Amino acid sequence: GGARYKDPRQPLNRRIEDLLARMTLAEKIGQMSQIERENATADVVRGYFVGSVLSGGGSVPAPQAPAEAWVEMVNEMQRAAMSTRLGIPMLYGIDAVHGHGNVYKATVFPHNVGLGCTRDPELVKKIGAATALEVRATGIPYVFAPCVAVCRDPRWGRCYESYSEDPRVVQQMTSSIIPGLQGEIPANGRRGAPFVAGQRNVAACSKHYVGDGGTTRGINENNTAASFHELLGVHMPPYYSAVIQGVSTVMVSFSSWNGVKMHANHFLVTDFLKNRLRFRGFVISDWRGLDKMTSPEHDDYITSVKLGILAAIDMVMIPYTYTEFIDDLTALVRNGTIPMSRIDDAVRRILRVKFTMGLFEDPYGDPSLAGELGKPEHRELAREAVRRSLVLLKNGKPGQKPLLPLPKKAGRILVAGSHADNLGYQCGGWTITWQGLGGNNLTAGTTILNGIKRAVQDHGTEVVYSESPDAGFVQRNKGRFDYAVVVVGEPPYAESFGDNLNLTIPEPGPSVIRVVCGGGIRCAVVLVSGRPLAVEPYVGAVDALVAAWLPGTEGEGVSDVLFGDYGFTGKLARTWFRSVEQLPMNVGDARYDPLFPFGFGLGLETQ
Ligand SMILES: OC[C@@H]1[C@@H](O)[C@H](O)[C@@H](O)c2nc(-c3ccccc3)cn21
Repeated sequence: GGARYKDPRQPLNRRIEDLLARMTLAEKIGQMSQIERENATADVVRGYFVGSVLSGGGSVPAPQAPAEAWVEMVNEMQRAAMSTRLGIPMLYGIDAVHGHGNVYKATVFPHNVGLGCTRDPELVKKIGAATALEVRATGIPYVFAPCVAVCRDPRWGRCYESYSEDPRVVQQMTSSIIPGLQGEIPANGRRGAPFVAGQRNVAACSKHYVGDGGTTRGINENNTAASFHELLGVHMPPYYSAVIQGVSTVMVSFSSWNGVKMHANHFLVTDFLKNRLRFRGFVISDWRGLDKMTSPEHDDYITSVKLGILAAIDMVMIPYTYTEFIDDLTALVRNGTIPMSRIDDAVRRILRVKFTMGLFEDPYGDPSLAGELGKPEHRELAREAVRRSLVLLKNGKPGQKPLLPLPKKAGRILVAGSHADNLGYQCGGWTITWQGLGGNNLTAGTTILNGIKRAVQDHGTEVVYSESPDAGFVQRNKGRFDYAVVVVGEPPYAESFGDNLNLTIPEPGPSVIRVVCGGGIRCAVVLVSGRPLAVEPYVGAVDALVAAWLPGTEGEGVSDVLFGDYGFTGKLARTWFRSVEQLPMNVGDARYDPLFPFGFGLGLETQ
């Protein structure tokens, strides 16, 4: 029969060693190369023995491509990989960070900032499982998720990708989402080794190692100044959890620790993660992480390749200059700068993941899973997650009865604000495109406004929607509205585009709050944002204030709770500052004077 490595009954290490022994240097370096799908033709995948392909944010086979088109694209690349001499399957990866956000009509779950407020690990595990099914529906077996950053400063553009400022909350969610995505390690199974249960699960990637959420003033990709003790106490704990849960891969951070780029950090990647924590999966770079080691970028690429590979990155998200990467790494091995033992360690780790997840046995996407994409059960789960993520910050002015839960039976109500009827805004970044979009045509979902309309539709209540009502309108009509719901917040953003030093509510939000809430109509303000914003100036004027974070496609989860079908159970997983001058300010700090403290969240009197 065929070669030993092709026999799934052989012990894992026998398969790895048998295959490794057969591989040429070109085939080994090919396995370490991840390229972007735009340049992944069959000839390139085959000719360079490419081991992995990715979709960058928003990189899709076609606009609004259905699941079938994704499966066909992935399978075409896979056929090329399987046609190589040794037939090593390629691994396709994508950022499914709040559901399969790149894919049209996928279920978009709340971003991590909201999930942290649920404090519900079982819910998060189910979200992982549902996400895995929707990713597999497109023929993809690997996701660059979860982000396990411990965001310590909301000025960071990626703070919404972090479950919490508290490492224990991040650990709790990490320990749930990973078995959700990858499947649970059996009771008698080996913990701490890469694990993927089967073809309805995906390989996961805990990112970005390490300290990505601790940079100075939250400046993305910048420096995290911290003692080793602080790094271990604040930013490292989620990686203990991730390794124990059998995470298959770890992505290195663009950021630096005390001035040393993480992509060149041998002590943290090799000595600590691989040797101390005994991580046995593979370490992957971030996008052009080697190029970005220098300033200017790509300044001395071969040296960056040397430093990155020796630090012990195993797979490089190149993603375009693959010939240069392959040539440079080949030269570095040939001239003895990089020992073959380092290459073999990288390839062993990559093969361990591919064998463990059954990629050799099942290299192709399963078209029968297409129905999993955006299916009702997943949307119901997402709707429940939205409900559980909402945090009630204020309900009723002093001496007045609470405004929430809103009565469904009311003569006429006003819904206002930029985020009331905007599916793209409520999804945030990493949705359909890298940066996210505005409007209601980007994918399938329900806006907060439509959720409100559905909630009151059988109660004879008239809903008047005005995105930005002017003072005159309010004055002329103030006696005619029983109450108003004002939905405002941040537009979508991703990565450095979200870095923000003032954290004010972007206009026209404040104006709409002033005009409506200051105009004599009782108002509930719903804030759609990736993080706490400066709200102190408005709190007094509003009757109720709800943090909705970035809820995703299932906007009915917001109206479910506004109208009391469900109670408010969310608890802040991030300190809500009074002013940005206080930042960074986290639970446990000596100086702690928040507007709303970590763990805060009101319930409904009627709960
Ligand atoms: O999408 C792949 C990875 C993702 O997993 C990482 O979390 C994230 O840091 C990231 N930034 C880019 C990226 C950044 C700038 C331009 C183009 C792409 C690509 N990626």
